[in-house]
Amino acid sequence: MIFSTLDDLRAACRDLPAGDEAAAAAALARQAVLTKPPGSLGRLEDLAVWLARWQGRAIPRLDQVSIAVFAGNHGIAARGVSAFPIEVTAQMVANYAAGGAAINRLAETAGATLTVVPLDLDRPTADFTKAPAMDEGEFLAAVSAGYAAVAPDLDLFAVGEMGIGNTTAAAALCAALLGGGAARWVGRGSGVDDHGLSRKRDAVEAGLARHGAKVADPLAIAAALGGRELAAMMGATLAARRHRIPMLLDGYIASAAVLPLARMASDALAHCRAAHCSGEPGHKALLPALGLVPLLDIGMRLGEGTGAAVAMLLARAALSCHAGMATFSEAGVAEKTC
Ligand SMILES: Cc1cc2ncn([C@H]3O[C@H](COP(=O)(O)O)[C@@H](O)[C@H]3O)c2cc1C
Ligand SMILES: O=C(O)c1cccnc1
Repeated sequence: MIFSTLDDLRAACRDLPAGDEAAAAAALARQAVLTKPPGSLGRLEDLAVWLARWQGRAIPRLDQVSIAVFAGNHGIAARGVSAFPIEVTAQMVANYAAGGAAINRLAETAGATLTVVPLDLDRPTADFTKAPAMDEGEFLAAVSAGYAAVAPDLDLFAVGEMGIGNTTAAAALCAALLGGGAARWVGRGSGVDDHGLSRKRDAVEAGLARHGAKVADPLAIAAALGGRELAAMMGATLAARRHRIPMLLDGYIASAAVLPLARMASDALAHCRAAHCSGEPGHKALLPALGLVPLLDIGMRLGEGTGAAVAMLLARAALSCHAGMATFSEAGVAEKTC
């Protein structure tokens, strides 16, 4: 879908399709008769039922699993908010093509296809302390690119990102939409020192001072403080919801990217599970605001969709039990008596 106007995008956020409650109920009923004490597989049981609900299959499948990584460059990076130079974004895109990045290895391990979408890397967004990061046309083009990257028939999907400076954009979005000031949302990202950290806080405060008045309009805030890869992740998440594809959210940046979407429609993330809680401290505060409980908390703080790829292994474990275990009657095992 191509969004030509903000109103087109707003319209796509309305009347979102619900999950398939009959498939979810059938999956839940199956979980109750598999040869284990009820609930003993913990969140693996929830994962199986969630896959069933959004795939519309009592016994879901994980044949078409996909990760889309969006890459964008940020004008704010010129303010010394990252430990790495802006050239690293394009260099990492080349690394993805060569197969040498963490996400290449983890996507392969998870049995997921990897698509990388670079978004105008030679045209960084504007420095948000001086102007909106993107004008309306740039923002809508990025959201549309994200939407278009999602095939409608996937069994499981995740987004990831690459963009030097994007933890600053993520922190600014969170601070604008959730409050609490820069200190609550700014962390070290890819590893800035104390001076970098204070430049990062200053940048976020300056962005809030310049654009904070737009806070009533989540899309205006996303355009003013976000980035192309964040806008694309939002578009892809909306597409997954409209196609009823279950989706795993990656780390801090992916989660911040969908915050404006959650503001547009309170149940917009119903098809999502949070793959993990990032080591970036703002993520711990952001996930409850999105109504999400992370599956993993193992100190990952890379982005690229890597946390989501690891959580896909949990989804595969959940499905293996759900589809392959014997029931009490099949195995001749006596059921619970009290
Ligand atoms: C080599 C390298 C690979 C990465 N892969 C993901 N990120 C992560 O770090 C960046 C955000 O951190 P900051 O806001 O501090 O720039 C993003 O590109 C994110 O995906 C990387 C960063 C680097 C340096
Ligand atoms: O949580 C993330 O996604 C993250 C954290 C730090 C740096 N890059 C990504």
